[in-house]
Amino acid sequence: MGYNQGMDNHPISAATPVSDELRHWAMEQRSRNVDPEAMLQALLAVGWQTEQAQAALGAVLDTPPNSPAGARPLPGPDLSAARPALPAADRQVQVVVAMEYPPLAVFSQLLSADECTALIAAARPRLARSLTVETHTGGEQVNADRTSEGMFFERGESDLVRQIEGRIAALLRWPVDHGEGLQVLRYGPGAEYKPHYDYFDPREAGTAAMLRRGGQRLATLVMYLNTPEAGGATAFPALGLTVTPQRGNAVFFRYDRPHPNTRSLHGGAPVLAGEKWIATKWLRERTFE
Ligand SMILES: O=C(O)CCC(=O)C(=O)O
Ligand SMILES: [Fe+2]
Repeated sequence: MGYNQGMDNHPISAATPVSDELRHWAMEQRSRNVDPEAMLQALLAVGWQTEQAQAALGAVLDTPPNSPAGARPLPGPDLSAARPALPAADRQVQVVVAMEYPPLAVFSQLLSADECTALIAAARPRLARSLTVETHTGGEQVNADRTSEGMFFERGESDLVRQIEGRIAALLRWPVDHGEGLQVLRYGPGAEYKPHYDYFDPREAGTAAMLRRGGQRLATLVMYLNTPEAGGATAFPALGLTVTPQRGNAVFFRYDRPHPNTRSLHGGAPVLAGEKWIATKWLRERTFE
């Protein structure tokens, strides 16, 4: 029962008793992107008092009632009907596994072998040692936790990039202009990306500068451009989940708030043999210019 485990990190106030039934219902609604306001109306319709309903939903969703964050329905792939494949502009993408909370899905055949090869070829001459955001200033720095090499494509910079971005936008129901440019990373033998969160930490001074361009990061899509011989899985320590890199596959996960309670901690485990190539698309709250 994933949602029960997940709730371990969401202390429910003693003043707001919440039944397992309500908790399950609200988490399921949230995983379907149902707006909290619509959840509130549904509870009122079956006889709840406004104050109790707001408090119970606030406790379960762990956002204060009526807060802007709690009121914002988030986009994401439509996993509600347990379909084996989802339409994604120019192709169907297979859903291999889906998780309710955090919203997470593994897709197969998102990219063709030719597209993976072409992305690697276009990225290779532009690789540089990966930087991470310098959280104190909003600048960038070389980081020992991230021993990959990487580059960013401009959004829409080539036919290939534009086609892939259109496919991702349709699959994830996330506007193209809310996405950062694709980032390609290459990990050689031994290289890794230690567990981290992709959102900008609100406690860090540099975050305000990052948020001015496109708002928060709300979700990540990691696409595998090759199949490493050994190692290199994407690991989610808080979920006990590892996703094995397979060429053309991808893992999507969403974090509704910039908070560890989203259990979106993840990292790229060390490559043990061969190399690992990925393309990452980060999805923003607003238009990313
Ligand atoms: O290498 C991986 O599997 C994870 C990459 C990652 O965390 C990122 O690009 O933000
Ligand atoms: Fe990441």
